[in-house]
Amino acid sequence: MSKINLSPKQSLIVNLGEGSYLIEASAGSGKTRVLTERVKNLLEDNSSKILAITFTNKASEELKERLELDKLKNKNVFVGTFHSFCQSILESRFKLLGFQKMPHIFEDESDRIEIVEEAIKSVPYFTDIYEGLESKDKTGYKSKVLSFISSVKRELAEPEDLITDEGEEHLLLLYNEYQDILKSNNAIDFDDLIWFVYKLFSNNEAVQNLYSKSYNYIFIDEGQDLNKAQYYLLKSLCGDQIKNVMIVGDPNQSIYGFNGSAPKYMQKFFVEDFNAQKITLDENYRCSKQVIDAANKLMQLSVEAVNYVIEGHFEMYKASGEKDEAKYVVEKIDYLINLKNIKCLEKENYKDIEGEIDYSKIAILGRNKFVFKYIEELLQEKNIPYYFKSGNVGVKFETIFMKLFDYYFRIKINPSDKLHNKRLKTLLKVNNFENEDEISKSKYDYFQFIREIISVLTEDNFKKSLQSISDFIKKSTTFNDDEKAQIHNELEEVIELWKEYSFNNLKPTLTGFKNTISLGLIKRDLKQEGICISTVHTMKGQESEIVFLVGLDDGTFPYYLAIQNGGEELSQEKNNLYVAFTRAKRFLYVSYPSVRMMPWGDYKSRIKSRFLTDF
Ligand SMILES: Nc1ncnc2c1ncn2[C@@H]1O[C@H](COP(=O)(O)OP(=O)(O)OP(=O)(O)O)[C@@H](O)[C@H]1O
Repeated sequence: MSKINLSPKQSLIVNLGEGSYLIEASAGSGKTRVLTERVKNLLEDNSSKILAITFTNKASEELKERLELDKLKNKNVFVGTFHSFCQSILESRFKLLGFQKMPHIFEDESDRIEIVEEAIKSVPYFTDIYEGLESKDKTGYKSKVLSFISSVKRELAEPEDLITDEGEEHLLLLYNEYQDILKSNNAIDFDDLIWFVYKLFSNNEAVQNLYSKSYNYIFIDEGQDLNKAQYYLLKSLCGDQIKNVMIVGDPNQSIYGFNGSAPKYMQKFFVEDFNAQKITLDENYRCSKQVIDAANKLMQLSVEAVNYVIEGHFEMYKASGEKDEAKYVVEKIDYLINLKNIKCLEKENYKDIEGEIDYSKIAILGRNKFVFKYIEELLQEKNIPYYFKSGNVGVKFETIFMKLFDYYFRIKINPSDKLHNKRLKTLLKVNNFENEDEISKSKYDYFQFIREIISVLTEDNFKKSLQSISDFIKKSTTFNDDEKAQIHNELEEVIELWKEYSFNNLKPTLTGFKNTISLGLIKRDLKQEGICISTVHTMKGQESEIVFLVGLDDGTFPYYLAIQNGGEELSQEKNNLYVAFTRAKRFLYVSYPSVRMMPWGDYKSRIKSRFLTDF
């Protein structure tokens, strides 16, 4: 195992004795690195049983890689997200929670929306009110119901307790309907995963005991992102048995308040409940001096620029408009790429950037995805390669063929899934998709072929069956070449995912495969070449040599609603900007347009983000 040079403060943390610790540290201070090294050390002792929880699949993949799990003799370690940890428990304990079969995860927001619509329609009184609403208000109403349902689960609350305004009692009824519909589909949503396992631990001492005996060390990365359900899940898992818990986090990077996350769970609750010792790590190993200075100025911090800190560059640009901002970014990119292996950038003493500057070392970040419109157009015009970074999502199919495949596959492995059953009928425009006569009249008569293949699909013939679909597509005269290529790519993706899933699971099952995809736990590494374009939320925990941070006009960053609501919401926007700044290792270019085109076509003048007034 390769050893790295840790700073004295870092190595102190890595070598701490038994007990619970809160490592509160700033961005780029090596929190994840310290956590990894400590886990590595502990694993050298065969009696260590470790649970390491991260917040994103990407972070757990990175942790697994850094731990070189495949080379370890001691395999008593589970690295994953809260959701994957809970899924693994649910897979063997679902009966204790009242399910006859392992429930399926309805991962897509559109699934949740459809269930809410069904819940509304199940009560004639609501249906009348709902149907009378304008389309925009219907969307708003559904979001309100969904957010209420999520809050109940994330806050571990009784639904009644969350009714604050008079006249909101209808939410209780819709909550119950929503849960009943999910259950009748033998399905759960993301929030349920944590909620059910928390309930399992709280109500079943024997199971709680079994799991708390399975680990003697627990680690949580990005602890500022804990919400109530996650924190209490941790607490109930530990019970009286697990005393060695380390949480690493940075309160200034708390940006998921809208999901119920808050730094108080690590800073206050954890410290009190676990009698945890707090250790601060105020160094930065990621960023150049200029980036650290800018981040310190933004947050009024005094993070140390450690001795060997690299040189870099910070620059801010006021563009005349969005097109000018795009031009600025793309011209700068051209300039940097042409410098190639730079020895200096404007100043003589800038060191060489590690290796040659190429597109893969550049990221363009923004508060939301709408700020990239003109930049994307210009990148396309100039043939500059780029890709959009995707978050924690499962696989989405675009072709009708694969949508039909997906729906029917879900129904086959979960016959209770009425939601996708309905979607399948709607897509096929039939009443009964098992009726051959109806299918042959359907526009998509190739569904008959999909049905035959899926009817006999098993874990043993999965790959072969999918390959036979591929052959069918190749020979088919129904599709043009572009459609064939697209279906082929989507099929290949499923085959690759299956290969990975069945390689990693001793007893692969079709249900396990589907749920693993839903959680985004397996994902084919699509070729991501060129410049990375991402929202700040998706880029959290990651870094890039050169960062362009665009759309820093007030109203866009901070977002206008946060300005209206103020308070915690606005301070989370500032944290988000801090996260954005500290993703840059070397060069950080910040820009904003003085004029922005509104969606309805007129132009509005903009001023620089309120967070940048001192810059
Ligand atoms: N002692 C060290 N020597 C050299 N590089 C280090 C050291 N510690 C950390 N790094 C590097 O600094 C960068 C930041 O480390 P890491 O991702 O662990 O920080 P973090 O505190 O988790 O960051 P953030 O919270 O901002 O995502 C990484 O590139 C890491 O390899």
